[in-house]
Amino acid sequence: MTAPIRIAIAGAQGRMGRAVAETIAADPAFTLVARVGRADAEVDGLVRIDTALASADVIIDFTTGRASSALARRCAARGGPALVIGATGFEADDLAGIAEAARRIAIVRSGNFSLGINMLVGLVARAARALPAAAWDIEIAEAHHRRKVDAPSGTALMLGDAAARGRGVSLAAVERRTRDGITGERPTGEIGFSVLRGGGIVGEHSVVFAAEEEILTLSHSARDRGMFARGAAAAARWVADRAPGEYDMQDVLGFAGEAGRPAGSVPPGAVPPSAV
Ligand SMILES: NC(=O)C1=CN([C@@H]2O[C@H](COP(=O)(O)OP(=O)(O)OC[C@H]3O[C@@H](n4cnc5c(N)ncnc54)[C@H](OP(=O)(O)O)[C@@H]3O)[C@@H](O)[C@H]2O)C=CC1
Ligand SMILES: O=C(O)C1=N[C@H](C(=O)O)C[C@H](O)C1
Repeated sequence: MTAPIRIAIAGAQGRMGRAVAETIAADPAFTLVARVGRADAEVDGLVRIDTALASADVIIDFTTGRASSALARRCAARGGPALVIGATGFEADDLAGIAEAARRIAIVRSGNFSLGINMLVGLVARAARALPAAAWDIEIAEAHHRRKVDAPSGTALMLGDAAARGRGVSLAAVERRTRDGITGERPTGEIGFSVLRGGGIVGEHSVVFAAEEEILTLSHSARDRGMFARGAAAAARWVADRAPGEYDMQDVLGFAGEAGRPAGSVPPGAVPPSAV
């Protein structure tokens, strides 16, 4: 029998931190060794980050983009533990910090750990590849609860990236994050984002392919945070003994090839979808 994987949670007092704790506690493959709060203090069953770093095989992080990047650098500086990053809302320098850290430790980062969204990523890339940009406009819409602090959502950006990849362009070159006032006509090839915030919406995402005479909509609706937590736990199991590198949920599930990523980028040992 193999020893349980030792998990620490960063952002433990948040919505996702609590959902992950429940998932980990219910699965004998894991043992929850540390919960870390924002104050980095030993109160309410929380421990300091240094204690968590010393005792865990994997840290699951649901804090903020900025805090995750700092944590990744800290893990890398001591050569571990591995990291699962679920936080969203990254600036370019946060992402650069994570990429640098992934030279020394294994990191799975995904804006969405659900099976459905990770399947949708491949479907979007495929549709974007097949439907010519000259006739088909791509728009991505997302809706979340009133407490969400970043926009567009990490998932919307993943879907935008998949659409851009399907079209063989970079998202940065074609994205339109806001429209207001006299915007002019929609440029061909643009990928637009729209955002709604309200109430307790867990997470709604749609990718609309709009032509003159028909509209194709691919959408996903999240009903409970438990499935994000189960996906993060599956990622933790997958990454625990992985070589250094930056991976995502497409790698964990073995979906990367379908999402149109370069051949050879799929590491072996994918988690079967039935495990998520
Ligand atoms: N990848 C995925 O599948 C999913 C990703 N998310 C993402 O996960 C993140 C967390 O979401 P959610 O749990 O709903 O948010 P919450 O605000 O409920 O939780 C975030 C937690 O992180 C803590 N925190 C904030 N800043 C820091 C910091 N600088 N250092 C340490 N801890 C910090 C917060 O503390 P305090 O309360 O004191 O502010 C809070 O406890 C978001 O970025 C969200 O978009 C959410 C769902 C699924
Ligand atoms: O903040 C949230 O709640 C969520 N955030 C993630 C995102 O930004 O896409 C994933 C999910 O949609 C819920």
